[in-house]
Amino acid sequence: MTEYVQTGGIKVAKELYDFINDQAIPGTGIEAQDFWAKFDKIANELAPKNRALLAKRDDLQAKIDAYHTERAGQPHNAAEYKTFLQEIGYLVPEGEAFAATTVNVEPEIAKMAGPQLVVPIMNARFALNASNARWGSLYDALYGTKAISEEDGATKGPGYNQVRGDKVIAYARDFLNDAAPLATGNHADSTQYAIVDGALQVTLKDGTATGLKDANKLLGFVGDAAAPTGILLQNNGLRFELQFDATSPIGSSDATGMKDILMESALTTIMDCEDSVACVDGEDKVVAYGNWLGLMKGDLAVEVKKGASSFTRKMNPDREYTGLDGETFSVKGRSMLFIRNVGHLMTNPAILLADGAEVPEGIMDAMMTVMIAMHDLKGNAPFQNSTTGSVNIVKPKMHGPEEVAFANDIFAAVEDALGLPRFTVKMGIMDEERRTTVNLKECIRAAKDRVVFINTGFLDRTGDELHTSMLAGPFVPKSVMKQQTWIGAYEDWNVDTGLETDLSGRAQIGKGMWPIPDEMGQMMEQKIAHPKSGANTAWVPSPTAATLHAMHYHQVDVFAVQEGLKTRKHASVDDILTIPLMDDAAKAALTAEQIQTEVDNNCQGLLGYVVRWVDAGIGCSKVPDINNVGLMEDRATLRISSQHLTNWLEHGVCSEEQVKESLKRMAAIVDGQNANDPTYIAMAPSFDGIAFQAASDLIFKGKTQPSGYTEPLLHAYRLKYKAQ
Ligand SMILES: CC(=O)SCCNC(=O)CCNC(=O)[C@H](O)C(C)(C)COP(=O)(O)OP(=O)(O)OC[C@H]1O[C@@H](n2cnc3c(N)ncnc32)[C@H](O)[C@@H]1OP(=O)(O)O
Ligand SMILES: O=CC(=O)O
Ligand SMILES: [Mg+2]
Repeated sequence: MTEYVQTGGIKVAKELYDFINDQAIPGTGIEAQDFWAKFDKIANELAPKNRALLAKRDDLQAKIDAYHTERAGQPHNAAEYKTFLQEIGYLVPEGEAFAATTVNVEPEIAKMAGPQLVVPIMNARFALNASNARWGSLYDALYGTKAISEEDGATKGPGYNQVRGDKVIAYARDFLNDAAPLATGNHADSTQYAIVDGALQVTLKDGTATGLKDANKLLGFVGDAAAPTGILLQNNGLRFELQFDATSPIGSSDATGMKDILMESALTTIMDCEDSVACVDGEDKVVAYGNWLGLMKGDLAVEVKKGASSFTRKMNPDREYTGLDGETFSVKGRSMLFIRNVGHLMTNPAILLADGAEVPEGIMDAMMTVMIAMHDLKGNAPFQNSTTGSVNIVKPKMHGPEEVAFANDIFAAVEDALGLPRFTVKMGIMDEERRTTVNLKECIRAAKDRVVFINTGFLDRTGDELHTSMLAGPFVPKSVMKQQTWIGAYEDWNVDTGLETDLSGRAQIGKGMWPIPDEMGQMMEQKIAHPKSGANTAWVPSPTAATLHAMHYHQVDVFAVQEGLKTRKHASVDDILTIPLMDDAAKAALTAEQIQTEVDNNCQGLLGYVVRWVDAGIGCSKVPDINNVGLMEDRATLRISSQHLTNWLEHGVCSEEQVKESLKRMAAIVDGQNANDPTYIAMAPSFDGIAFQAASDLIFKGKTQPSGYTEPLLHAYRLKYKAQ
């Protein structure tokens, strides 16, 4: 049973109350009683509005469901459908042209282009690693992943393989030739790097000395100018450091002593309180807020054990260099941290309002995470996160402009409560719900003084596509969803609308996650499409992926691409509204085997994720699909697999018995995959555990889940598990 403390008109779970009063508030200049009194007022005043917005979602969905039910069996009439969406207020009129006016935006957000890492905030070890992922070893990222093939004897291990090492070095020298070409010759032929008269001098193996084709690419160095241990270069605004140590294992076999290239990698990181965590009550919120506090105070530390050795992981300091004028300067050693609050849907028993209802979790997140970030704003930490006096919040899962305006109101109320200047709190708008996509311009307008990013969260967006049109007909298989008209139009529309509202140079226009963490070779081939499409950032699942994806921003000058795109024809809302259904012929053409494979694949991913969420409180997992490819699974990918199964059941593509049989068969496989975890509770052969029940409900009760979200059931079952 949760023990609550009554303060004013609210009851706060004691562990949260104590954490806020004893750990979070001291040093912010805020007085605890005043903090709770103000929170009491904000939460009790804003909660009814929050509920009304959720009721509007339900009302619109009911109207859309009725529309499709009435027209069952009839051909889809796109023009009539669009008019209907306008009439019910789903698609709102677009106002006149405007430009976003956000000021005090971090340089990493406004002026630079590079990877964005996302990390579950409840995992301190990962969170610290993410903070430090601003800089990453190119040699390690290439050697340790499929970015370089194992062909021709270049296998990974065990031990150091010279053939693979040579491939890594050749790849890195090619990178240097592209990103920092020499006036003459090739970096592969270099024998020495030195700084002479404020310029880079590279000696080649034929004895000639050359320099950079563009001298401005050199920023500084570390150590002796004649024999530096580090040389800092830049390309497209992203930096990288050549590192030398002729006594190191790698440097000793390199003619120049080069041991690595340290790449500026995750310019920004999203500390995630949302899709990637299992955070269901006061106890969990203390873990999430506690890690955020450690990051904002700069004192977060964890003991990391690797094999027989262990070390303390802490936040990295800034990096110091000697400039070309002889003066020292530093560059940021850590990623600029956003915090992703939850959306407007969920409530949390961590705090109970005056009427006994659970607090809307988004309102709680806003107040707590901004107050905690005041340690950064006040300079309480040895390290600075924001250099512009801002708190950068990512706000997910909003449906349309009214909900963005509501988030704007929450942030303004929090600023007032905490005595912060208006627009201290910045907003990243996740474009991941259909009603936000189709009204994106008006959504941006609703936060035009705060917006610092728009991002195509295509995973939730796909889930919302499925749920919104659940009754319209059977959806295409998941595997071909990316080729459908709506999704290409959605991606382009997001960039076009960002450019139209003047986000270039002011805010990030971002693209979604690479959800196959081990397939770095494929990522290197495919994810260059993001900067090429005009996105100045895109999500990666790990620090290594950030280092590799950084290479793409060296290849593409995103701000130049954005300039070019400003004049293209704006993507069309009609295309976005094209529902990705199978027609009768496509449905008939599906073989029994294709259907079974789709069902099995969805069931396996779903079970593999849910069992760890419910039983172990792990909100983001790498789960093998039926082809044994590890996929990043989170609440958004779960939304897709569960809603897809619900849709196929609804339209008779598969049967209830088939899904139940698949769930049982896949549960046994998932049990096998977790066999090495001593704490794991097997689902087979009884199939009566909480996690299995949760997985079944997500599918069989999928039609009635709000917007198809997975959180309500996940939270309920996790709370049940914790109560045992
Ligand atoms: C739809 C959406 O909302 S997408 C956004 C939500 N998704 C995410 O945030 C994905 C975050 N990524 C992750 O959680 C993980 O990378 C997973 C679950 C996908 C894979 O995790 P694992 O199987 O443990 O990864 P793996 O074993 O390959 O690597 C672990 C190492 O990489 C590091 N690592 C992996 N992911 C991250 C990350 N996101 N941030 C920081 N470090 C990370 C770990 O710290 C660990 O290194 P360490 O031993 O030195 O501490
Ligand atoms: O949050 C991201 C998504 O794709 O969903
Ligand atoms: Mg999402």
